[in-house]
Amino acid sequence: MPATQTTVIKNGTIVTHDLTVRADVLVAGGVIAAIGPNLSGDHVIDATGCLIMPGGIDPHTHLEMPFMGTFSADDFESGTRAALAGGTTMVVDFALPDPGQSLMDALAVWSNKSARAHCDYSFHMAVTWWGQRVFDEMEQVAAAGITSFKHFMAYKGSLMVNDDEMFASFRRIADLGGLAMIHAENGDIVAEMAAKLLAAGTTGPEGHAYSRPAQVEGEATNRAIMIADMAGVPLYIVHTSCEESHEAIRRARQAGKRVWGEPLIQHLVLDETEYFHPDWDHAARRVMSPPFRNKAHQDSLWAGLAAGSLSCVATDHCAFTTAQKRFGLGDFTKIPNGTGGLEDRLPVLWTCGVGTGRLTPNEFVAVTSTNIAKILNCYPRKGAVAVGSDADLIIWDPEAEKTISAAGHQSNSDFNVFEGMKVRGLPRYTLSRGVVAFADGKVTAPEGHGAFVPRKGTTPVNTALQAWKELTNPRPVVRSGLPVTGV
Ligand SMILES: NC(=O)NCCC(=O)O
Ligand SMILES: [Zn+2]
Ligand SMILES: [Zn+2]
Repeated sequence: MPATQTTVIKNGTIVTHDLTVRADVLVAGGVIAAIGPNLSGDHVIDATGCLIMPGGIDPHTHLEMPFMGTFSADDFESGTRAALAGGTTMVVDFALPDPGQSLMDALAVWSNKSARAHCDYSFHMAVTWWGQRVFDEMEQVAAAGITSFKHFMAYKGSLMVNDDEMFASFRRIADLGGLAMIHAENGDIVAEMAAKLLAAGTTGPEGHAYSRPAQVEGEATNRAIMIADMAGVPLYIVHTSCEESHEAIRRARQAGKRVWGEPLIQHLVLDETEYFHPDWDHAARRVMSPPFRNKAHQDSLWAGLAAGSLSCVATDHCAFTTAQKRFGLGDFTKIPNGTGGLEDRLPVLWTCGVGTGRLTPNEFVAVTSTNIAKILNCYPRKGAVAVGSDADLIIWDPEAEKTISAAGHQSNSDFNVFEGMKVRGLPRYTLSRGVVAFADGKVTAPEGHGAFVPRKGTTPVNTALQAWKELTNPRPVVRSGLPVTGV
């Protein structure tokens, strides 16, 4: 379709994070040009029976990630194809410097990989080591539009950073007006427990779950919140999987701290019994960190999404093949950590959330798109159905059904952790900047269509937090005179 031509979406109901309204949507030049009744355009998309929602934003993916001696199986080509097929129009991936590597070099590597993307993308920068060079380069990274910095409190010996390094990094992020992010698990305890389990003969995937109980996540979450508070920086906790971590986030938010929690769709619907499956492959395919939890933890996460104490639903898409998972035969610590979900996040959340009454359609939009765009400072360009916003839209058929299977999915992985799940609610069309990117079960946006979305730092939340920290800073007591000694 020539760039000058317009498209109108007719007969649908617009659902945003805060309203539900019947109206047409006119798209011109890749953005939303008008919203209202009886609009006309060069092309018509019929949304009869459908909802028109902002495209999903996945704030947490690992495409072609070098990890645990291999690379995650989906790259930006297959990963973003999966995203569009599931109604996600933007992914945010992690640039991951090797310890000692320049941040800008890592960014160049990720920019190169992302050239194949079918949908829009942005990056977070991982802080995997600390030194003057990292401190200096963080400013350049932020100037390049990457204002969120991730720290791993786990993966001892590879990605993990210590508290003093985190504190130094958090203070730097505060000065840059950015967002600190955390993988919260106590890596020292995990490493000790894993070694003990292996020595005692627990070598299978269940050892992965035993070595990473909820307490180690809760402790690390509390620690990260304290460090962020001392540094005066907003904090985003990735893959919040348990009540202990959720409780810490809830308490921090109640105390006025700027903290957000991100459950994954996997943790919301899959539980720890998967690790006790008699088939080694079945269990190993589900190894990820943190591991799946029990029903009580799942209830806590669902409640947090409804109550607003948890803000976003992500995937942490880090897919591996069965052959890769088998690197850990005989030693669960060598099973590559990670699972996929990019294509399934929205249909599964709609089915298990909206379909059960645990979420409203508006809350669904908030946690899959709008809240994420706001926290990551790309709203309302992304995450909105509003005049001037990018026309990243899903035409969502709430009655459409399918059974999830690796046989038909877009991912390069040979399995799907949601295999056999029947979902109701699927995208009929996905639009990326006005281009029909998914229709009739096929991804139609070409490879390379995706564009980088730069994000500025210094959100209103940063500004408010800085002002409050300045006001409440410790100050010396001004005394009129000192006591005279020796009297
Ligand atoms: N989550 C996981 O197991 N793999 C991806 C890397 C990470 O986010 O920790
Ligand atoms: Zn992680
Ligand atoms: Zn991750």
